[in-house]
Amino acid sequence: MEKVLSLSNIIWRRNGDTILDNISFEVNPGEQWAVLGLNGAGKTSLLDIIMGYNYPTAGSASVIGTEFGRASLPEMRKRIGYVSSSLDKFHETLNRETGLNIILSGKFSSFGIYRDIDEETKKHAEQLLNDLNLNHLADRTYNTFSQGERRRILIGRALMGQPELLILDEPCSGLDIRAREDVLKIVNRIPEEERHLLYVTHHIEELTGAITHVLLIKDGRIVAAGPKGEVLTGSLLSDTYKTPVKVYFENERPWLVIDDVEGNNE
Ligand SMILES: Nc1ncnc2c1ncn2[C@@H]1O[C@H](COP(=O)(O)OP(=O)(O)OP(=O)(O)O)[C@@H](O)[C@H]1O
Repeated sequence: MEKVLSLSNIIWRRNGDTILDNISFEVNPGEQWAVLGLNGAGKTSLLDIIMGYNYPTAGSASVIGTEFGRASLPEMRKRIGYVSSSLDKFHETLNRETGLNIILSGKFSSFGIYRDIDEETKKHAEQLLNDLNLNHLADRTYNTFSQGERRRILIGRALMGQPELLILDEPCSGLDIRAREDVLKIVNRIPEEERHLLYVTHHIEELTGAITHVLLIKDGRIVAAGPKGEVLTGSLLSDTYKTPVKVYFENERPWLVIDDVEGNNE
């Protein structure tokens, strides 16, 4: 079966700085990945390579069967869903739209355009609202939604395009603990046979059961990439975060504590 993602020896340089240094990693069908790393480690730069917004200085990339340089990026992007807190800049355009219309707009990969919507498309959007427990937002406008509701409706919108790869870039940033769990419930339901997640976060406790694999990045290089249980170790995370940490699992979710090596808390 074709790889979901395959990056081979990717190098990306800007103004003499090597931002991504020899990145190779693959996502196989059925794997759901999280990406962890400090501020400035290169996570967004990597996502921009995957989306074709940045062109690698060297190396090759193939995303959902599309090899860069050979295919139409707009066509490829239609098969990828992307939700990021940087989409906040679109709030102005979204404010007067209802939840249902925002979900529907996912079909057309643009905000605010509703061409002739057939009955089947509308039913699909309503089903999605129902599956995500967002029915109460169908007829309300975006400006009345809470932060958590906004993130959930934008994830719903991305799912409307039936993406093969859904990239969630810090979807829980700025949310309180309850809103975050609501978003994570949705995230947990996303993986399906033909749908894959790439989940970027600063908080390992967001790596719920849906996530099977983890990529750790430090200073533009891969520290480790592999099954969640093998990668989420104190020593690999201490290296990635340049901070001594320990990991423990509770209800199959990982949590991080600072490893107080000097006993300063005593
Ligand atoms: N276009 C650019 N030109 C020069 N430097 C850049 C460019 N884009 C990113 N960088 C630098 O590359 C490094 C990696 O940035 P990137 O945004 O990928 O990090 P990140 O891991 O996403 O960080 P954060 O967690 O803060 O979002 C940073 O040092 C940043 O300043």
